[in-house]
Amino acid sequence: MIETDKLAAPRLISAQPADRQEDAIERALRPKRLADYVGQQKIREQLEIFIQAARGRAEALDHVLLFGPPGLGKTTLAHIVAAEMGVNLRQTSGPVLERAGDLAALLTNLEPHDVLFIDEIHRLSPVVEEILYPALEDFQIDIMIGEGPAARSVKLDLPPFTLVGATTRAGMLTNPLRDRFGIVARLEFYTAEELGYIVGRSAGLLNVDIEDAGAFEIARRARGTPRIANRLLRRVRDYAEVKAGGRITAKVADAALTMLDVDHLGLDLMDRKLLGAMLEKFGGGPVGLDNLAASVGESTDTIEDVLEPFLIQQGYLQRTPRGRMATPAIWRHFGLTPPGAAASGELWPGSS
Ligand SMILES: Nc1ncnc2c1ncn2[C@@H]1O[C@H](COP(=O)(O)OP(=O)(O)OP(=O)(O)O)[C@@H](O)[C@H]1O
Ligand SMILES: [Mg+2]
Repeated sequence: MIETDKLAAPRLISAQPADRQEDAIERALRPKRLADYVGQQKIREQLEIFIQAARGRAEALDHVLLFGPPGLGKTTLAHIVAAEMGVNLRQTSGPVLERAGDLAALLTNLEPHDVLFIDEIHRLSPVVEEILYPALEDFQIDIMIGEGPAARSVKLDLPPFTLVGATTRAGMLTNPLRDRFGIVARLEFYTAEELGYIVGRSAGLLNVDIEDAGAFEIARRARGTPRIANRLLRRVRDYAEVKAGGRITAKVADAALTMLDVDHLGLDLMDRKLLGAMLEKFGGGPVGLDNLAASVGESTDTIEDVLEPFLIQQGYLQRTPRGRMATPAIWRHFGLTPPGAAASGELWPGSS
């Protein structure tokens, strides 16, 4: 009943960037200023105030931690922070910084008030993290000069700077690191309205002929994620050009997305495979993460970081102490009757 045999192609609605070409397109579509950044209203309001205050005092902005699922706009926001502060942004990532010296070199080359952006900050090695603590707190680092018995440690002063850290996994940050961020912002999935606006804006930049209803159809099937919305827009544009004279209406968008196997809830083959396994092999759960991962041939990381957050936020899947469980909504989406629903009328066994 649930098709899972077409999974060889790269996942259309993966929240990760697909390749370098997509990377380039993303950069072109990336809003440059806070005023162009759609959604995330709370974060935007807070940053606006903190940035204005820091600028008023001619100080570096406090360190900022951005966390949330892939494709929601963390990198975009880091660049915007630098632009609004009127400073340079240096970019690196946790896994790239292997040795203490790598980070020291970056830090000592910063100009006052610059933004250092560390992506995947939960993957910093412990030695690098050690260097970072005094740098964040006192704008100082200890470096070793010389080797062997002649080696000595020297304290270096750094210019005041702002660290912007991004992670999909706030839970994997060590406490001492997390405590050093003055501003902590959790990015939320976007509403269909917000994504509709983003699709419309991107269509304008890409010169795509689209009706509001067409933009909305793409938006509501984009898993609450701007990266996916922009990707679906480009695929639907292809379809419209070949099959519909280039204009994206709601009908054209629906036909294109159906052809691309993105269903009305925005679930793709991978989601359906995961949920299908839960329902068919595990009777809706509870099932442990490891079991579930093995049964669909995915890593537990992919399930936790990429697939689950949206499914949980939408109320299709629950994390319980005994494991993952499918909700009645998703049984019905697959045209099945949730166990016990008819008999007891209980919303969900064990949900209380
Ligand atoms: N608030 C927004 N308004 C408009 N477009 C956005 C917004 N947020 C993100 N985008 C678009 O989505 C794309 C992906 O965003 P971004 O690269 O910042 O995500 P990310 O959170 O850094 O993802 P990852 O976790 O994979 O690094 C961007 O190219 C941008 O075009
Ligand atoms: Mg990013």
